[in-house]
Amino acid sequence: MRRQGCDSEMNTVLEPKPMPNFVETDYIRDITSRGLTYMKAGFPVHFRGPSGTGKTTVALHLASKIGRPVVIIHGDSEYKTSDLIGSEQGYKYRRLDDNFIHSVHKYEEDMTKQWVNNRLTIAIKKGFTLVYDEFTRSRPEANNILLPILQEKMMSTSSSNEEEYYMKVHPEFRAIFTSNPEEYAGVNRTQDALRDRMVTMDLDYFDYETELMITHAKSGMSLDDAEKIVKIVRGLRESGKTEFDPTIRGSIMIAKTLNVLNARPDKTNELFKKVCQDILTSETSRVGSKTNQERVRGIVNELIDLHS
Ligand SMILES: Nc1ncnc2c1ncn2[C@@H]1O[C@H](COP(=O)(O)OP(=O)(O)OP(=O)(O)O)[C@@H](O)[C@H]1O
Repeated sequence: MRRQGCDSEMNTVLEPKPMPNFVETDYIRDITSRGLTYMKAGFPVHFRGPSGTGKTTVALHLASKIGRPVVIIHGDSEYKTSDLIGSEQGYKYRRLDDNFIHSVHKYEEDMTKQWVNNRLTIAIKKGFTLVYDEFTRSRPEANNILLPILQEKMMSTSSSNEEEYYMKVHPEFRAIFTSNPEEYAGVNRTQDALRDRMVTMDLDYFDYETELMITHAKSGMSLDDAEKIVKIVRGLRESGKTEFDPTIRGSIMIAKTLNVLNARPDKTNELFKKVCQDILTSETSRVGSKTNQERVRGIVNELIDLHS
């Protein structure tokens, strides 16, 4: 997607362009076409799944299919509602200093209040597609503003100007959400009321073909070599013995690193083994426990022997 224009630094609007290197397999086509159907029926779509299952990429792809400009918001625990919809701003002060009499400072007050739109309001007003990535990272109080938008197709802005107080949602406004349930623990669960108003599609790790095609497309590595790496990463995931599952990012990182080294995935290549161990232990053990790392190294070595 290309950047189309900015209402301000915060308000980037993207042109609905297909992404370069986007891989479309049956798996991806199935998710996209179901998602598009729900959107056409007027329902917001919510992609939910662990890290690295393609939520953001699929959400952006779906947004590009809708064909309207796209506005992206990334959930943030610091957000207040005003960060989403905007706020009233004004009361500009100008200080006039008298160069000759140092004690003279005069303030000129400009009393005009203005409603300054933020990303959500822009999408609602202009009928753009909103992609709200990791929306559960924002606090429920901030996200409450979405309820009347999705339900009554109305938004209250809290502007003191009567005409701006209620805003009608543009008929072409669409919303796509993503969230990672692993992050819900102790943080903000999806609010039931919000979840009731969207169709949630659970994404799991990619199927074999998709994982292979993405690794190949993102690294430029041959299909045969990419296949060896994907088998190692999937084998580690399926072992169920890691603290965190390795994701497609691990496959892409290994493939790209081998390209830089001009090396191939081959069990006789010690450097290849080290690269796999480094990348896969770092991806799967976040607290850095020695036992975990040793275990992962052992499984990776066995998988390298088996697949390369
Ligand atoms: N269809 C696709 N075509 C090409 N690359 C893809 C595709 N889907 C995902 N990817 C790549 O896979 C990786 C993970 O995808 P993505 O970031 O969308 O996952 P995610 O579930 O949103 O992860 P996280 O929760 O960690 O943000 C990225 O490098 C992304 O570019």
